[in-house]
Amino acid sequence: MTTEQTPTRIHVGGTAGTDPYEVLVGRQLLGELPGLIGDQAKRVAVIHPEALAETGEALRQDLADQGYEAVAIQVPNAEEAKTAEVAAYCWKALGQSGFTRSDVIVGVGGGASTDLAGFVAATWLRGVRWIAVPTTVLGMVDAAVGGKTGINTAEGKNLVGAFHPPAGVLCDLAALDSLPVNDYVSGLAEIIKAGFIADPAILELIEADPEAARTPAGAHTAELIERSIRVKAEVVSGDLKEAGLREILNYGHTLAHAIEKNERYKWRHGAAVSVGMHFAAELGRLAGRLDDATADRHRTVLESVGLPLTYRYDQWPKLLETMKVDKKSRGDLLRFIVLDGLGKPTVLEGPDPAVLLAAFGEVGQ
Ligand SMILES: NC(=O)c1ccc[n+]([C@@H]2O[C@H](COP(=O)([O-])OP(=O)(O)OC[C@H]3O[C@@H](n4cnc5c(N)ncnc54)[C@H](O)[C@@H]3O)[C@@H](O)[C@H]2O)c1
Ligand SMILES: O=C(O)C(=O)C[C@@H](O)[C@H](O)[C@H](O)COP(=O)(O)O
Ligand SMILES: [Zn+2]
Repeated sequence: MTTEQTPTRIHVGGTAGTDPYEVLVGRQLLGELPGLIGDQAKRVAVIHPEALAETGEALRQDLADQGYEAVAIQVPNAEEAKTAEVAAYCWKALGQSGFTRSDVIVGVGGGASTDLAGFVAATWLRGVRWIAVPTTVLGMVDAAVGGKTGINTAEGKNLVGAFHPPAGVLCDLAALDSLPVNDYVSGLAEIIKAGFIADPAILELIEADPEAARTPAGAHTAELIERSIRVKAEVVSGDLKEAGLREILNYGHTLAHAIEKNERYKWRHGAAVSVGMHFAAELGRLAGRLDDATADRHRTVLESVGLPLTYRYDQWPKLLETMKVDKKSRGDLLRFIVLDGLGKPTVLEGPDPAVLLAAFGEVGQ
């Protein structure tokens, strides 16, 4: 467990020819940055969202004081950063500062910012090193770990991207103090996901005091974050490129991504994942895989922290069309992650359309 002085270090194995790296969880971790940047780099680009303008500039100044040619690249907040136009803006800034293959990108911010920064790193000169400094719960427990980088298109969520793991991830828990409560709670959806697919102790910690789980001052904040990172680290260490096992991290995401597209990316990802997990639980139940108690537990735990469970019923035809191009689909075959029981994720292939509709009937309003 992390203390004020000693950060927790979680190892992520290198697979598919990539290097291993560590996720650090603690406080005042920025002293770790130069070691991660390494002595080959002359230039560092700090990509940060508008909301973190001061942090981005302070980091740039700090790196400049240490002798790097440091530039800050400010991008829009949230999903507005995950576009081809914003990626092109970043490429332009890198080109204008003479960024070479030995230089390093630091992505600071929530999952949207680090997804974009990682994508820019993956594509610039066909790949430069990058470091993730997640500043949201969701970024720390999920987005910054595992090397999935990307942007959205009008046709769907994360449709353009690359697997490009960071050289390191620095989770400074102090960053969470300024996070609006809705964004904090949105991140709990991915923590709860980790609980259902792999680590039920997470659910017990939240159920013991859901109000405390909603704030960074909660007694179990560090433990919830670290447990979730360990779930993600273990999965991606075995299957970086989602050949199989990694698909379990997509629990709830088939419907979630369709909702996000339907809302033109104005919904927070975690809120959509919450509705998506409720749907996946009902699908698992109706497909005869999941017991009633575990399916019902989805509703109670998600609702207890203030996450949404429902979505507009009349949108089903559009959502179904979007789900057909989910990355887990193969040809015309729709594939969902469901649970065979608590902590037992599995793939449900080509469910009966009537069962899908019935599951959505439990979610739609
Ligand atoms: N790559 C992956 O494996 C992976 C995993 C999960 C989610 N994601 C992606 O992550 C994104 C969602 O990330 P998110 O929930 O962190 O949202 P976000 O990145 O949109 O951040 C939410 C808002 O909080 C602001 N913000 C960030 N840190 C702050 C802080 N410390 N104080 C105040 N404001 C702050 C942001 O600028 C933004 O306006 C989605 O695009 C999702 O697809 C990626
Ligand atoms: O890391 C993964 O793999 C995940 O599926 C984690 C998800 O929480 C995350 O939202 C991811 O970006 C979804 O990936 P996608 O491939 O379905 O776009
Ligand atoms: Zn997600």
